[in-house]
Amino acid sequence: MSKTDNIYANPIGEVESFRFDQQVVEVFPDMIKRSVPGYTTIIDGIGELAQKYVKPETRIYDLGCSLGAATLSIRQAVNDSSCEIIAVDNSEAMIERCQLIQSSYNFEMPVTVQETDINDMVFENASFVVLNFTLQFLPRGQRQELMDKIYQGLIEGGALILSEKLTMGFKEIDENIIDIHHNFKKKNGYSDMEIAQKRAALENVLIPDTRDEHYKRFKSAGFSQYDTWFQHYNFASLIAVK
Ligand SMILES: Nc1ncnc2c1ncn2[C@@H]1O[C@H](C[S@+](CC[C@H]([NH3+])C(=O)[O-])CC(=O)[O-])[C@@H](O)[C@H]1O
Ligand SMILES: O=C(O)C(=O)Cc1ccccc1
Repeated sequence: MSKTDNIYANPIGEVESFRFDQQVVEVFPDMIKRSVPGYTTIIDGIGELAQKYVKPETRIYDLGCSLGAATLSIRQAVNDSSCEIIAVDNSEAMIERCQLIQSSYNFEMPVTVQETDINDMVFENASFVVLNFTLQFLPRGQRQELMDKIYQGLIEGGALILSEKLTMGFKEIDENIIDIHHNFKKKNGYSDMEIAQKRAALENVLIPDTRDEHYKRFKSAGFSQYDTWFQHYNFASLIAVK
Protein backbone atom coordinates (compact mmCIF):
# COMPACT_ATOMS: atom_id res chain seq x y z
CA MET A 1 0.00 0.00 0.00
CA SER A 2 1.25 3.46 -0.90
CA LYS A 3 1.51 6.15 1.75
CA THR A 4 -1.07 8.94 1.95
CA ASP A 5 -0.17 12.09 0.03
CA ASN A 6 0.16 14.97 2.49
CA ILE A 7 2.95 16.85 0.68
CA TYR A 8 0.96 20.11 0.56
CA ALA A 9 -1.00 19.59 3.82
CA ASN A 10 0.91 22.26 5.80
CA PRO A 11 1.30 25.91 4.77
CA ILE A 12 4.46 26.49 2.71
CA GLY A 13 5.88 30.04 2.61
CA GLU A 14 6.94 29.91 -1.02
CA VAL A 15 5.68 26.90 -2.97
CA GLU A 16 8.42 25.44 -5.19
CA SER A 17 7.78 24.06 -8.67
CA PHE A 18 6.50 20.47 -8.63
CA ARG A 19 9.18 17.81 -9.14
CA PHE A 20 8.95 14.02 -9.39
CA ASP A 21 11.37 13.43 -6.51
CA GLN A 22 11.66 10.75 -3.78
CA GLN A 23 8.96 12.41 -1.66
CA VAL A 24 6.51 12.18 -4.59
CA VAL A 25 7.54 8.56 -5.38
CA GLU A 26 6.57 7.49 -1.85
CA VAL A 27 2.98 8.78 -2.20
CA PHE A 28 2.54 8.59 -5.98
CA PRO A 29 -0.12 5.83 -6.30
CA ASP A 30 -2.27 7.59 -3.68
CA MET A 31 -1.63 11.05 -5.18
CA ILE A 32 -2.53 10.12 -8.74
CA LYS A 33 -5.69 8.20 -7.81
CA ARG A 34 -6.97 11.07 -5.61
CA SER A 35 -6.02 13.74 -8.17
CA VAL A 36 -6.76 12.34 -11.63
CA PRO A 37 -10.41 11.47 -12.33
CA GLY A 38 -10.63 8.20 -14.23
CA TYR A 39 -6.99 7.21 -13.71
CA THR A 40 -7.73 3.54 -12.85
CA THR A 41 -10.24 3.25 -15.71
CA ILE A 42 -7.60 4.62 -18.12
CA ILE A 43 -4.95 2.17 -16.87
CA ASP A 44 -7.40 -0.73 -17.42
CA GLY A 45 -8.39 0.68 -20.82
CA ILE A 46 -4.74 0.86 -21.90
CA GLY A 47 -4.53 -2.92 -21.32
CA GLU A 48 -7.70 -3.45 -23.36
CA LEU A 49 -6.43 -1.21 -26.18
CA ALA A 50 -3.02 -2.95 -26.13
CA GLN A 51 -4.84 -6.24 -26.83
CA LYS A 52 -6.25 -4.64 -29.99
CA TYR A 53 -3.12 -2.93 -31.31
CA VAL A 54 0.00 -4.77 -30.08
CA LYS A 55 1.45 -7.03 -32.76
CA PRO A 56 3.87 -9.97 -32.25
CA GLU A 57 7.59 -9.15 -32.58
CA THR A 58 7.13 -5.43 -32.07
CA ARG A 59 8.01 -2.92 -29.38
CA ILE A 60 5.79 -1.12 -26.90
CA TYR A 61 6.91 2.17 -25.34
CA ASP A 62 5.60 3.59 -22.04
CA LEU A 63 6.89 7.19 -22.01
CA GLY A 64 7.00 8.93 -18.63
CA CYS A 65 6.15 5.62 -17.00
CA SER A 66 6.44 6.79 -13.32
CA LEU A 67 5.97 3.55 -11.37
CA GLY A 68 4.91 1.66 -14.49
CA ALA A 69 1.15 1.27 -13.93
CA ALA A 70 0.46 1.31 -17.70
CA THR A 71 3.38 -1.06 -18.34
CA LEU A 72 1.99 -3.50 -15.79
CA SER A 73 -1.49 -3.29 -17.32
CA ILE A 74 -0.05 -4.06 -20.80
CA ARG A 75 2.21 -6.86 -19.54
CA GLN A 76 -0.82 -8.46 -17.88
CA ALA A 77 -3.22 -7.96 -20.82
CA VAL A 78 -0.90 -8.95 -23.71
CA ASN A 79 1.94 -10.99 -22.20
CA ASP A 80 3.46 -11.97 -25.57
CA SER A 81 7.07 -13.15 -25.17
CA SER A 82 7.92 -12.02 -28.74
CA CYS A 83 7.26 -8.36 -27.83
CA GLU A 84 9.37 -6.02 -25.74
CA ILE A 85 8.06 -3.23 -23.55
CA ILE A 86 10.35 -0.25 -22.91
CA ALA A 87 9.34 1.93 -19.96
CA VAL A 88 11.18 5.26 -19.61
CA ASP A 89 11.15 8.19 -17.22
CA ASN A 90 13.68 10.96 -16.57
CA SER A 91 13.16 10.86 -12.77
CA GLU A 92 15.85 8.72 -11.14
CA ALA A 93 13.66 8.19 -8.06
CA MET A 94 10.70 7.00 -10.19
CA ILE A 95 12.85 4.66 -12.30
CA GLU A 96 14.49 3.07 -9.28
CA ARG A 97 11.10 2.27 -7.71
CA CYS A 98 9.60 1.27 -11.09
CA GLN A 99 12.41 -1.29 -11.62
CA LEU A 100 11.70 -2.76 -8.20
CA ILE A 101 7.95 -3.02 -8.87
CA GLN A 102 8.27 -4.48 -12.39
CA SER A 103 10.82 -7.08 -11.29
CA SER A 104 8.42 -8.37 -8.64
CA TYR A 105 6.04 -9.63 -11.38
CA ASN A 106 6.66 -12.62 -13.58
CA PHE A 107 5.29 -12.20 -17.10
CA GLU A 108 6.44 -13.68 -20.41
CA MET A 109 6.81 -10.26 -22.01
CA PRO A 110 10.33 -8.85 -21.52
CA VAL A 111 10.44 -5.39 -19.97
CA THR A 112 13.24 -2.79 -19.96
CA VAL A 113 12.95 0.07 -17.46
CA GLN A 114 15.32 2.94 -18.21
CA GLU A 115 16.10 6.47 -17.00
CA THR A 116 15.94 8.58 -20.17
CA ASP A 117 14.51 11.91 -21.26
CA ILE A 118 11.77 11.07 -23.76
CA ASN A 119 13.20 13.71 -26.09
CA ASP A 120 16.33 11.55 -26.44
CA MET A 121 14.41 8.40 -27.37
CA VAL A 122 14.68 6.61 -30.70
CA PHE A 123 11.51 4.70 -31.61
CA GLU A 124 11.69 1.58 -33.75
CA ASN A 125 9.23 -1.13 -34.79
CA ALA A 126 6.58 0.13 -32.34
CA SER A 127 3.02 -1.16 -32.42
CA PHE A 128 1.87 0.64 -29.26
CA VAL A 129 3.12 3.84 -27.61
CA VAL A 130 1.76 5.25 -24.34
CA LEU A 131 2.04 8.86 -23.15
CA ASN A 132 -0.13 8.59 -20.03
CA PHE A 133 -0.16 12.12 -18.54
CA THR A 134 3.42 12.88 -19.64
CA LEU A 135 3.27 15.20 -22.70
CA GLN A 136 1.71 17.91 -20.50
CA PHE A 137 5.03 18.23 -18.63
CA LEU A 138 7.09 18.93 -21.78
CA PRO A 139 7.60 22.55 -22.86
CA ARG A 140 5.05 23.25 -25.63
CA GLY A 141 7.85 23.80 -28.14
CA GLN A 142 9.03 20.18 -27.77
CA ARG A 143 5.68 18.46 -28.26
CA GLN A 144 5.35 18.34 -32.06
CA GLU A 145 8.86 16.97 -32.54
CA LEU A 146 8.15 14.12 -30.12
CA MET A 147 4.84 13.38 -31.88
CA ASP A 148 6.64 13.27 -35.27
CA LYS A 149 9.28 10.88 -33.89
CA ILE A 150 6.64 8.58 -32.39
CA TYR A 151 4.76 8.52 -35.70
CA GLN A 152 7.96 7.66 -37.58
CA GLY A 153 8.73 4.82 -35.16
CA LEU A 154 5.25 3.23 -35.36
CA ILE A 155 4.44 0.39 -37.73
CA GLU A 156 1.43 0.76 -40.06
CA GLY A 157 -1.71 0.29 -37.93
CA GLY A 158 0.22 1.00 -34.72
CA ALA A 159 -1.39 3.18 -32.03
CA LEU A 160 -0.45 6.03 -29.71
CA ILE A 161 -2.42 6.50 -26.49
CA LEU A 162 -2.19 10.08 -25.22
CA SER A 163 -3.76 10.89 -21.84
CA GLU A 164 -3.73 14.54 -20.80
CA LYS A 165 -5.25 17.15 -18.54
CA LEU A 166 -7.07 19.39 -21.04
CA THR A 167 -7.85 23.07 -21.25
CA MET A 168 -11.43 23.54 -22.37
CA GLY A 169 -11.80 25.68 -25.49
CA PHE A 170 -14.00 28.32 -23.82
CA LYS A 171 -12.87 30.30 -20.74
CA GLU A 172 -16.10 30.06 -18.76
CA ILE A 173 -16.46 26.32 -19.32
CA ASP A 174 -12.77 25.83 -18.47
CA GLU A 175 -13.12 27.68 -15.15
CA ASN A 176 -16.19 25.66 -14.20
CA ILE A 177 -14.60 22.30 -15.05
CA ILE A 178 -11.43 23.25 -13.13
CA ASP A 179 -13.67 24.07 -10.16
CA ILE A 180 -15.43 20.70 -10.46
CA HIS A 181 -12.02 18.98 -10.58
CA HIS A 182 -11.07 20.77 -7.36
CA ASN A 183 -14.32 19.50 -5.80
CA PHE A 184 -13.30 15.99 -6.91
CA LYS A 185 -10.00 16.45 -5.01
CA LYS A 186 -11.87 17.79 -1.97
CA LYS A 187 -14.13 14.73 -1.95
CA ASN A 188 -10.94 12.65 -2.01
CA GLY A 189 -9.74 14.28 1.20
CA TYR A 190 -7.57 17.18 0.02
CA SER A 191 -8.10 20.49 1.84
CA ASP A 192 -8.55 23.83 0.06
CA MET A 193 -5.00 24.76 1.10
CA GLU A 194 -3.53 21.52 -0.28
CA ILE A 195 -5.38 22.06 -3.55
CA ALA A 196 -4.20 25.70 -3.78
CA GLN A 197 -0.56 24.89 -2.97
CA LYS A 198 -0.46 21.97 -5.43
CA ARG A 199 -1.99 24.24 -8.07
CA ALA A 200 0.77 26.81 -7.46
CA ALA A 201 3.45 24.08 -7.67
CA LEU A 202 2.08 22.90 -11.04
CA GLU A 203 1.94 26.43 -12.52
CA ASN A 204 4.27 26.53 -15.58
CA VAL A 205 5.11 22.83 -14.98
CA LEU A 206 1.91 21.10 -16.15
CA ILE A 207 0.85 23.05 -19.24
CA PRO A 208 -2.43 21.68 -20.64
CA ASP A 209 -3.43 21.99 -24.31
CA THR A 210 -6.93 21.93 -25.78
CA ARG A 211 -8.19 18.79 -27.51
CA ASP A 212 -7.95 20.68 -30.84
CA GLU A 213 -4.25 21.39 -30.26
CA HIS A 214 -3.65 17.65 -29.70
CA TYR A 215 -5.66 16.76 -32.80
CA LYS A 216 -3.68 19.31 -34.86
CA ARG A 217 -0.42 17.71 -33.69
CA PHE A 218 -1.68 14.21 -34.59
CA LYS A 219 -2.71 15.42 -38.02
CA SER A 220 0.54 17.25 -38.64
CA ALA A 221 2.56 14.16 -37.62
CA GLY A 222 0.63 12.13 -40.22
CA PHE A 223 -1.84 10.10 -38.13
CA SER A 224 -4.80 9.06 -40.27
CA GLN A 225 -7.26 8.28 -37.45
CA TYR A 226 -7.67 9.81 -34.00
CA ASP A 227 -10.38 10.22 -31.38
CA THR A 228 -11.08 10.57 -27.63
CA TRP A 229 -11.79 7.18 -26.05
CA PHE A 230 -12.18 8.44 -22.46
CA GLN A 231 -12.93 11.68 -20.64
CA HIS A 232 -13.79 12.57 -17.06
CA TYR A 233 -14.03 16.34 -16.48
CA ASN A 234 -10.83 17.90 -17.92
CA PHE A 235 -8.89 14.62 -17.97
CA ALA A 236 -8.98 12.77 -21.27
CA SER A 237 -7.31 9.92 -23.09
CA LEU A 238 -6.93 10.10 -26.87
CA ILE A 239 -5.98 7.46 -29.39
CA ALA A 240 -4.17 8.04 -32.69
CA VAL A 241 -3.59 5.28 -35.23
CA LYS A 242 -0.99 5.28 -38.05
N1 LIG B 1 11.08 14.78 -20.46
C1 LIG B 1 10.68 13.70 -19.78
N2 LIG B 1 11.22 12.50 -20.05
C2 LIG B 1 10.83 11.40 -19.36
N3 LIG B 1 9.90 11.42 -18.39
C3 LIG B 1 9.35 12.61 -18.09
C4 LIG B 1 9.69 13.80 -18.76
N4 LIG B 1 8.97 14.83 -18.25
C5 LIG B 1 8.20 14.29 -17.27
N5 LIG B 1 8.42 12.96 -17.18
C6 LIG B 1 7.80 12.01 -16.26
O1 LIG B 1 6.43 11.91 -16.58
C7 LIG B 1 5.75 11.38 -15.46
C8 LIG B 1 4.38 12.04 -15.36
S1 LIG B 1 3.22 11.15 -14.38
C9 LIG B 1 2.89 9.78 -15.47
C10 LIG B 1 2.03 8.70 -14.91
C11 LIG B 1 2.30 7.36 -15.49
N6 LIG B 1 2.45 7.38 -16.95
C12 LIG B 1 1.23 6.38 -15.08
O2 LIG B 1 0.57 5.83 -15.98
O3 LIG B 1 1.09 6.15 -13.88
C13 LIG B 1 1.75 12.06 -14.54
C14 LIG B 1 1.34 12.86 -13.39
O4 LIG B 1 1.95 12.69 -12.32
O5 LIG B 1 0.40 13.68 -13.58
C15 LIG B 1 6.65 11.60 -14.24
O6 LIG B 1 7.07 10.38 -13.69
C16 LIG B 1 7.82 12.41 -14.80
O7 LIG B 1 9.05 12.14 -14.17
O1 LIG C 1 -3.04 17.20 -8.91
C1 LIG C 1 -3.53 17.75 -9.87
O2 LIG C 1 -4.29 18.73 -9.76
C2 LIG C 1 -3.28 17.31 -11.25
O3 LIG C 1 -3.62 18.01 -12.13
C3 LIG C 1 -2.70 15.98 -11.62
C4 LIG C 1 -1.38 15.58 -11.10
C5 LIG C 1 -1.30 14.36 -10.44
C6 LIG C 1 -0.09 13.93 -9.95
C7 LIG C 1 1.05 14.70 -10.13
C8 LIG C 1 0.98 15.90 -10.79
C9 LIG C 1 -0.24 16.32 -11.30
